[in-house]
Amino acid sequence: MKSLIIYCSSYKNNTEKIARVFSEKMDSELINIKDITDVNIISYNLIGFGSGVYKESLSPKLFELAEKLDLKNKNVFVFSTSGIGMTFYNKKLIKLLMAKGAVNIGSFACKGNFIAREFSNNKLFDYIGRLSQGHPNDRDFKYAERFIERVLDSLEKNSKNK
Ligand SMILES: Cc1cc2nc3c(=O)[nH]c(=O)nc-3n(C[C@H](O)[C@H](O)[C@H](O)COP(=O)(O)O)c2cc1C
Repeated sequence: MKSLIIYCSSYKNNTEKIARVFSEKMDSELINIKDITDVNIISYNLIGFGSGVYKESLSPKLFELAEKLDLKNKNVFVFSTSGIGMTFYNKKLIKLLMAKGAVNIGSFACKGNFIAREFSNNKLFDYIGRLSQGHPNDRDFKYAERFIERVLDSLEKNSKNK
C-alpha cells in the first residue's frame, strides 16, 4: 500500500517527531506542509494528516490543502500533538476529510511540550505547559507505533475480506 504523511509542525517539531515514527513503520513519504502548496495524491491509498495545535485548532494550512484534494475512497488518519494531548482537536479535520469522501481509519494524539509564557499570560495554560515538558517522550513514541500498527493491521484485514 502506497502511503503518505502530510504534516505541519511549526513550533518545536513535536508533530514531526510523531510523523517520523509513523513514516518509518509505514514506509511512507513524508511532506512538511511548509514546503508545498499542492500535492498529487492519486497514487496513495493511505494518507496521514498531522499538526500541532495552535490556539485550539490544527493548522489552517492543513485545512486549506485538504479542501483542494479529491479524497474519494482514500484511507486517512489524523494525528496531533498539543499541550493537553487529546484527540478532540482532530475532529474538525476528520469531518472535513470525510465530507470530501475519505474513509477515516484513526485518530491519534499525544502531548507536545510548550512554554505558555511565550504566547499567553493564562495561568491554566502555564500549568498545562509545565505538565507537557519532555513530551513527546518514549512512551508517546511507543503509543504512536502501536497506533500505526493497528491501522495497518485493520487495512490488511479489510483487503483480505474483499
Ligand atoms: C501559539 C500556540 C498556541 C497553542 N495553543 C494550544 C492550544 O490551544 N491547546 C493545546 O493543548 N496546546 C496548544 N499549544 C501547544 C502546542 O500544541 C504543542 O506545543 C504542539 O506540540 C506544537 O506542535 P509542533 O511542535 O509540531 O508545532 C500551543 C502552542 C503555540 C505555540
